[in-house]
Amino acid sequence: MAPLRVGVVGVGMMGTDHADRLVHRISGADLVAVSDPDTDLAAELAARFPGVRAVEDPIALIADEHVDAVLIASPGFAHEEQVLACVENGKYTLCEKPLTMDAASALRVVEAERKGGRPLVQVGFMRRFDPEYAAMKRLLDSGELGRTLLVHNIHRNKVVPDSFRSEMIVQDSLVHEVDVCRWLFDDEIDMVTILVPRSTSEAADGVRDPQVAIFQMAGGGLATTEVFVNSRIGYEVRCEAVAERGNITIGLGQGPHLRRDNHYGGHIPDDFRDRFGRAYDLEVQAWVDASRRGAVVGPTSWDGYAATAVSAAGVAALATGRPIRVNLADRAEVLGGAAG
Ligand SMILES: NC(=O)C1=CN([C@@H]2O[C@H](COP(=O)(O)OP(=O)(O)OC[C@H]3O[C@@H](n4cnc5c(N)ncnc54)[C@H](O)[C@@H]3O)[C@@H](O)[C@H]2O)C=CC1
Ligand SMILES: O=C1[C@@H](O)[C@H](O)[C@@H](O)[C@H](O)[C@H]1O
Repeated sequence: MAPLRVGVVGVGMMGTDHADRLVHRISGADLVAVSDPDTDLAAELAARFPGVRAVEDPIALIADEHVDAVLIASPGFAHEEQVLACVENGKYTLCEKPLTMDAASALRVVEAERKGGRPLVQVGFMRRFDPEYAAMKRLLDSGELGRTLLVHNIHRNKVVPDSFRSEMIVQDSLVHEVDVCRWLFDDEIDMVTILVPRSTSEAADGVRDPQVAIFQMAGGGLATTEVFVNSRIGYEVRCEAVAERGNITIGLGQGPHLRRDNHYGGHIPDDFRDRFGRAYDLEVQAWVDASRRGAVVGPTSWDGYAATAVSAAGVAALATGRPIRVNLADRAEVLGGAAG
């Protein structure tokens, strides 16, 4: 079977990381084109790999007949136009999270894909591909532990730029736990509450960091998440699922434990590229394999839409300190009975 010819749109931190993995660690795919408004950046990246073209206009890359599939790693505000162009051109798409920045535009993507008549879009919620999360999901789904009652998450970044405002903590960071909780419970989030303690003095002026989110699942489950993006410690993501007859914890980072010079301890990664490197590899490989056989796996456009609807409720919950109900379209009505 011919390799999948992939174009990457947006080659900043994540786009470069994905381009690198496509060239070095993914089988069955050829990176053929990259696009970024920073044309020097795109040209520099293209020059690193033989056979890769830099294309100025991302929409031209998407429409290019020599590109079979597109990995979108541009900022969230650019996703709607680019994913819609992928759907219009019948291109398999892996779109980094969030699918779009608001629920209305995410719903437009879901509807366009449905009108196109076949699923094309995978959303970059890579934690579903992380071996630890996947093992947790398998164990919960096996039913051995009974029903899942509670999920507790911790999500800490070492540092974010001052431009990363309070709402972005919800839309950009907490959105991963939104997806994780929907996936682990196999249920929609019905109500969101976000409470804030006093903020760390390490955060930019006016930024509410850390935040504690509470998700009430439609079927009665409950999830808590601490998101703390200026923790200064390193990158820490942990998750504990509490079921009727046992609980599972992941993310304890129990790699090599070193004892030296009167100290003991292990390594805390700097950021997500380290902690979730394997998850990104498995995510992109699953996308390539599925695209080559004409299928879509992993988080769907519906998952991307639902996460954006929860983020919108989260932003309102953050502003008011009150529980906010998630305003979600009727799934069966939108998908018309199609899987999503
Ligand atoms: N799955 C994950 O764990 C992570 C996902 N992300 C997501 O990846 C995406 C990119 O984030 P980063 O790489 O951190 O951002 P970045 O700012 O490092 O890179 C974004 C790149 O997109 C380019 N760009 C701007 N407008 C564009 C447009 N209209 N079309 C094409 N390219 C455009 C910029 O010039 C820049 O090179 C975002 O959606 C972000 O939420 C980011 C970090 C981790
Ligand atoms: O997606 C990501 C970033 O955009 C976000 O800013 C971080 O908080 C997350 O941990 C990372 O996975």
